[in-house]
Amino acid sequence: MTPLYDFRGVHVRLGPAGQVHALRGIDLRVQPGERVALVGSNGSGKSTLLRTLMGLLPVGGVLHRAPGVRAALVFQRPYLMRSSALHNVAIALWLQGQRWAQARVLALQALERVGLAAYAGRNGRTLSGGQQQRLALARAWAQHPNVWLLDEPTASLDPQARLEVEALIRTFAAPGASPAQEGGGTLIFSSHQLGQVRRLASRVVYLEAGRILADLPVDDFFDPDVLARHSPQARAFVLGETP
Ligand SMILES: Nc1ncnc2c1ncn2[C@@H]1O[C@H](COP(=O)(O)OP(=O)(O)OP(=O)(O)O)[C@@H](O)[C@H]1O
Repeated sequence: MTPLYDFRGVHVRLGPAGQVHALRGIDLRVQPGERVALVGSNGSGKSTLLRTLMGLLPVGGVLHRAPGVRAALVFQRPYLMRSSALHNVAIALWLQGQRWAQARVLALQALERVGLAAYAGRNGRTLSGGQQQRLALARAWAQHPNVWLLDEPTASLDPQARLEVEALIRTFAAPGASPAQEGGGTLIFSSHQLGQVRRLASRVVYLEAGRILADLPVDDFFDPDVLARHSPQARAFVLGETP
């Protein structure tokens, strides 16, 4: 199978003078249908890797992206305009060339999809954190991505809202969830919640200081003996994080 992403020795430098070496030689292949969790401590490079996958940063190294990739990136605190939930979705579609009337119809469908139809007229910025995250997911879903790049999608949500958003993410990433997905959606997300990683991921990539130190199927990642053989640092991270 042709990978969606094939990164070899990818480097990213950030800051005005490129003084922050945020990614240091990333080798990563992602196949269609995978559900990849990016884990690691603050500043390890997870967000930078997601932005690199989205094509938002200048990079060094070899970076192949399959021609059919339609990626959507959703941030932890999504940017919402000070206008209705419906407008927040419709404008994104209009900017992509949809006629306004059609954009509004599709936006309403997307809000229905995430359970926010009743809030279509509400100012997006006055919605709760969980509702705002669902609105951001609706805006992305309306554009029919086949790759979901999610940066700590439930970081600031209470347990109930977190589970609701997780359920949505699961259905979005499922095979055939959108017309653009064909074989199945692909999910790449960062998270500090290891329970969520277990629930959503099929594979876990552990980053430290801009490097990948472990890249394992989820069951192996959470097996202390297997993980210790691959990366003592990753094992220490998991033990430190487990309540
Ligand atoms: N715009 C920027 N300019 C300079 N340095 C940056 C910029 N954005 C991030 N960095 C630095 O790049 C490194 C990687 O940051 P990144 O946000 O990718 O980490 P992260 O793993 O997502 O962290 P967190 O878990 O806190 O979200 C850090 O040292 C960070 O301080």
